Amino acid sequence: MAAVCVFCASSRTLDQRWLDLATETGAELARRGHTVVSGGGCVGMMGAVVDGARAAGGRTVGVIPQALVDLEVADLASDELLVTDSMASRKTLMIDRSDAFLALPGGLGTLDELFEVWTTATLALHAKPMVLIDADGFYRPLLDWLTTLTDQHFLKPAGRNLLTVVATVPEALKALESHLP
Ligand SMILES: C/C(=C\CNc1ncnc2c1ncn2[C@@H]1O[C@H](COP(=O)(O)O)[C@@H](O)[C@H]1O)CO
Repeated sequence: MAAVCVFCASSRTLDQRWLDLATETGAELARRGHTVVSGGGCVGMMGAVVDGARAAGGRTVGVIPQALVDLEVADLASDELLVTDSMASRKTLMIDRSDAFLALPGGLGTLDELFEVWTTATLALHAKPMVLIDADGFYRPLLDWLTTLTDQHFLKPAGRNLLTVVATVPEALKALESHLP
């Protein structure tokens, strides 16, 4: 059992399929006994992940900066809700409190969080597993561009390979669990 940090969209105007993906992710993590660590908001896919986890009997930990408590609707139903004084300290605390990271489709915030954990892993500042769910090819253009960066020697294959890319939630859980100590 691990604390798995889920990065995903906060947008309130998404297709239902993305919300369903987030609900399935939270529920599957909970069913397998993992704690969900999240950005501590109830909006968009972030809210669907924690709702899915709790509906399946799981434990959730939310980490939210004071400035976003109203904007992202702080998840008061969390088993633990940690309120930070800045965006940077939120990210640090989410990383510290987690054993592994799972990224779903999202916007700039999700990309920022994913690249923070990925770049710090390339610097060997942590060795926690990172999995990206490329559902419906959402991340394909980004992944193709990262392949170009690797081909042109801007990115080392070893760094690229620190991120495991899968297409579905069951594959993500399998990949995460195979990398956990
Ligand atoms: C100020 C700092 C970083 C700025 N960027 C962000 N860092 C961390 N988390 C962020 C950032 N911007 C938005 N977020 C959060 O990501 C979640 C998903 O957002 P999305 O845009 O819908 O994908 C959401 O909770 C945002 O608050 C210093 O490090």
